[in-house]
Amino acid sequence: MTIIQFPKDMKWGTATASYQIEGAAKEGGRGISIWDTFSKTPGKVVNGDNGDVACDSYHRYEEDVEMMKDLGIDVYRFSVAWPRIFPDGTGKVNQEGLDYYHRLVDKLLANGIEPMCTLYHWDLPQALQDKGGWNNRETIDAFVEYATLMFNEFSGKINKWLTLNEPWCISFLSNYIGVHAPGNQDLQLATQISHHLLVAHGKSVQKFRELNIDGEIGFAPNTTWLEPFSNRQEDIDACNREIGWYIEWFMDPVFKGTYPSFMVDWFKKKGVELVIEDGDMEIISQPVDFLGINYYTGHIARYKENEGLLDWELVEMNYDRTDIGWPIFPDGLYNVLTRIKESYGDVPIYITENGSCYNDEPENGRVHDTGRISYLEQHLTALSRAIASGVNIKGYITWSLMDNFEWAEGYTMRFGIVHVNYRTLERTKKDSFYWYKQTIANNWFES
Ligand SMILES: CCOCCOc1ccc(-c2cn(C[C@@H]3NC[C@@H](O)[C@H]3O)nn2)cc1
Repeated sequence: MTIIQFPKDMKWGTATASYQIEGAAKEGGRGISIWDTFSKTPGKVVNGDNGDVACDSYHRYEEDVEMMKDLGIDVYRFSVAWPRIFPDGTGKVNQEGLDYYHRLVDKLLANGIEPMCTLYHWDLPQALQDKGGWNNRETIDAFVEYATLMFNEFSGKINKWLTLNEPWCISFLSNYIGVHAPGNQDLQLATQISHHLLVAHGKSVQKFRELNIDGEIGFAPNTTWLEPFSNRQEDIDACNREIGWYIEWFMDPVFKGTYPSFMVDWFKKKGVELVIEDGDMEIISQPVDFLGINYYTGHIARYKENEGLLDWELVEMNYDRTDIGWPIFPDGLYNVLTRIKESYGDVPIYITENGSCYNDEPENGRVHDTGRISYLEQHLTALSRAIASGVNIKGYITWSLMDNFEWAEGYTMRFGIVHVNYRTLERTKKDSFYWYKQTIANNWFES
């Protein structure tokens, strides 16, 4: 057996997001979001599930924080529902919305848990979508108005901020692939949206600095890894295009002030003309204090001419998979992190999402999610390798604290270390909860 030990200042946490756990969709003055609209559009979400009730954390947040206290975490990553603060996206502020997040943050602080706030985790006010959403540059200004209000309101209580969660999902998954809200399928639109998102990120970081807010700010791109099937250059290049779509497309502008030319050229071949206004790249490349990295899975792939957007195909190998079908690929986490260090230097990194889908149900009051424990062991081992290789890892935040609304999969896919009975809303700590609790207490685990 091997002891996997972590640095003494390692921070441990759990993550959730507003639309996925809060419920109370028509309470507390909340406005409509694009996910309310999308989830109620027939065929978009499995079983027609939606976030009207979810885990009812809007009402049960105290119980949830008490579970986190028992878990012994240092940091809780949650997101704020923009439509709770600005029901119409801009203009009139909803005090009941602010009051809810004050109650949550005060409960966290009273229990010695640091709040890490994601400003945008996909629940755009529908009122803004009705005016073009992220394709309309006015939404950038609306986001800065919302961020400014939150910075001023919670300065001194919240010291870790993330502007955007997974801009690749917000832009390409939601506006090119189209499986998430608002469900467009237009590469030009999606690519322009990815640019507007980065401008919104940069402008809100600029505002954070101007207001001289105490604390740190970053953003949380999602990543993936494709291992070339062979050492043929065409396979290597194909994998680098997919990885570049997730990593360099979003991180080069922030850390280098330019888009990666190999991706710009590829998108140009696909007919994309990115409209960049004077000053945009300077705004985008505002220095951040830390980087959030979300990683779930990787694949083996090879070049295939005219296949999909980036000319590659999966090579199905007999790897183990989680219940959502994603391969268990821990080396991908190591490869992503070392690639980021090589490209962008010593930027402090929190793993802001890593976790697995296992749909085990309670038996006699216990949930024996052995698969999730194995996934955590493998990925924390990969993380310890990255740390040993000099990657500046500040913390690990697992997705998710509890089972919740998994977007287009609805409630059929469970990512929590706490089981949720969606009929009774009863929470049941899974075996992985107790494993993670012990790992946090020790700051090591035996693999
Ligand atoms: C039909 C073609 O499909 C192409 C890929 O489709 C997807 C779908 C989903 C994801 C996905 C889901 N998650 C987990 C979430 N991260 C944020 C948090 O809210 C979690 O719920 N990460 N990535 C990626 C790709």
